[in-house]
Amino acid sequence: MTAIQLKNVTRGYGNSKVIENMNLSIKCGTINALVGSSGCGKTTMLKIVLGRLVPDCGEVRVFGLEPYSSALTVPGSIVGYAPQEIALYNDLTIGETIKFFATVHGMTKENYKKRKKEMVDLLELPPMSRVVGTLSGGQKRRVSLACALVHSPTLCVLDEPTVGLDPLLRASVINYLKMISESAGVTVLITTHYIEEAKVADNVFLMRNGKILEGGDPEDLIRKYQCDSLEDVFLQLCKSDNSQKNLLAENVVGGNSSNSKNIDMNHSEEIPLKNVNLRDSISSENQQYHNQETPEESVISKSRFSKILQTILVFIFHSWAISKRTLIQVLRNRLVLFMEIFLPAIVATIFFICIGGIPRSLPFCIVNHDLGLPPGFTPMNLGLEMVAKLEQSDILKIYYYNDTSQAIDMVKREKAWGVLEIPSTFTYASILRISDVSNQTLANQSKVHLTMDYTDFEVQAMIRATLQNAHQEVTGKYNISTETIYYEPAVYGSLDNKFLDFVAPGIIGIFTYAQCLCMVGLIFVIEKLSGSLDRLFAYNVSIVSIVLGTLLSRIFILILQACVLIVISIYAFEVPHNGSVFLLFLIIIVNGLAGMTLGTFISSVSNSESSAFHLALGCFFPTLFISGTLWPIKGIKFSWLYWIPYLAPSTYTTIAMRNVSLRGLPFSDPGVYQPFLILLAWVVGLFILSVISYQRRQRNWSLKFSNYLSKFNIIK
Ligand SMILES: Nc1ncnc2c1ncn2[C@@H]1O[C@H](COP(=O)(O)OP(=O)(O)OP(=O)(O)O)[C@@H](O)[C@H]1O
Repeated sequence: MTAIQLKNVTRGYGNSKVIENMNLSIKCGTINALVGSSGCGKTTMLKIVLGRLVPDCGEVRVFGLEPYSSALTVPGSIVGYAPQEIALYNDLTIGETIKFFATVHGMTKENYKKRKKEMVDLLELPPMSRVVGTLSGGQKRRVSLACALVHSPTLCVLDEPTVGLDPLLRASVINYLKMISESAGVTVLITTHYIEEAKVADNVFLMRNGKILEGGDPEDLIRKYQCDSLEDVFLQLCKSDNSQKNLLAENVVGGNSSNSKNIDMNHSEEIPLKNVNLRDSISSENQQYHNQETPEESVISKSRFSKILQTILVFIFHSWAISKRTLIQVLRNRLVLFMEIFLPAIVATIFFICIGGIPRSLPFCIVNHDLGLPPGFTPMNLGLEMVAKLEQSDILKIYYYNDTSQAIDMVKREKAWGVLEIPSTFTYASILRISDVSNQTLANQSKVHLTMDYTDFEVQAMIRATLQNAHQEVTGKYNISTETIYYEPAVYGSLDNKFLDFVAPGIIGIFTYAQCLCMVGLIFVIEKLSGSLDRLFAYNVSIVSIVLGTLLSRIFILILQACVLIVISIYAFEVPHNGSVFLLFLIIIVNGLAGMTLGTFISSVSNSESSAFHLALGCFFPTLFISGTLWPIKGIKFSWLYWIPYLAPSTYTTIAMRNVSLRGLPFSDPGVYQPFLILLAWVVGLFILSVISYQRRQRNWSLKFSNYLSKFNIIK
């Protein structure tokens, strides 16, 4: 019975072909070793068998079925996959790691315990309580193997499983694989650099430059090529391959390409690609095991469950396992957990302390020439009164000068922000204006003169407001008021609203959004690059359950984050909040979810941590500036760009939070429920996009997209 069959399979990355026209047939219950130099395409071939890579052309059958065509073959619990990378979770203990994979495969408690003991004995695993991150390379490799074998798979696909193992352990792993292939009919496909190790395999496939030069029983090959060892056979085949290539090249150069003969020495036994019954190919013991253990099979055997129900159950089961695992990871690292919960609140605290406060003791010069009212009138000097008012303000630190040019010199030397010159006629002209408002000369004589350094917008606005207030208070006292607007009670907010009140709601949202975006993006990129995702995909754990499981566990942190943030901002820093605190909490949660799903999407299109980092930054900073958080949207320079902010989820967070916090609107108000629902739609949309992007990656679309971006040095 054929376990794996490849027919004319070709696969490349970008423009370079890695596997070329490969034909291969592997029988059930055999050990097969792919041997070849580094970069010859062994891992690529394994990924094709597992359905992780789709061939550019040719056909792949595993137990007679195309990968992903059925829950009974690959990917699924039928496979035991150990990727070349260690692909483990550094924060988990060995016990938790093996248990996680046992849970993914739906193993019963008893069977898990039995198999775990077998794995400990076989692989001489360190104590189960050891944290994976603290293990040596060889120990990690052994744990990785235990994870691949714990569920007694029918097809073991092991990418360089013996790297880093001592010779004794290597021999015992190979013996174990031999034992399970003989006694339980397990098919084993391994890649190895150790050519001697391949000798114990039933079949060895000697690979070079994406082609199988020769394949078959090692002893038969040694005999066939009349060599002393398999290594010599390989050398001979490589030389022959080289001379074939040279001949071909000469023929091409000599314009004799039509005579070039086919140098493919592939194992091209023609076997019809028909579907075979998987159950026939699995030994009875294994079949029994799988009936007990895999969620897919156990549900199928109970025919009362429909296929949809089965999929949902497996999905829930996987999501739960992943959620549990992620939560353990989160709780294990106390410092990271602390930072995750408190970071947005810490950043908010720093923000509230440093931003929006009223500046104090700004150096300011006054040149008061006011002579007051002439003799004969009631003694009065408005200039002195105004200076006294300014003295009372914390904002200014006043320096007195008699000479205006000396005072201005202070501003030029950056020792003061401005100079207020009060003319000698200030009081007299101001009083006379009460009865002669239209007199232009009196108007000019009653004006104070301000000379300033206007470079700091906030400072100059603050000084002007302080002067204005002092002027109005003094003149208002004598009914010389220049106020023309009567301020009725506010509809929303108050005249005292400060810059901080305007930015605070959006800022609270932005911090959570950024933290969730970066953290989840990083988690997924690390899992992707470490091969952990590949391992899960090989077991048919869908990306939907992986993303959902991860998000579910992270909601726990998000809730704590939101609570701390609300307490800090509303109760500690008294940021104005006139609406429902629960509504604010809900908006922060959905906003955090938007960050998480965007992080997931970014991870799906990133091929390295640095590309994910740059994409995350590239999403965050524009969002900060365009979302209307720091500046009104209508303040954007070009009115034809007003629609841009509405492309960012954070804009809706800011709108909704401002409407709840500053205006105190309820959920039923369109100003709250509309942005809230749009934010929710963003979460769902980004979730779907991430899932599609990860699935497309299997078809290598996003890789092409990344390659395209890297061409323009956008990502490396
Ligand atoms: N994602 C990828 N994008 C571009 N090129 C890739 C990618 N993965 C592998 N390659 C290239 O394909 C070729 C074959 O890689 P593969 O990992 O299959 O080799 P291998 O035989 O398993 O090597 P090793 O024994 O070192 O693991 C290599 O040249 C590698 O650089």
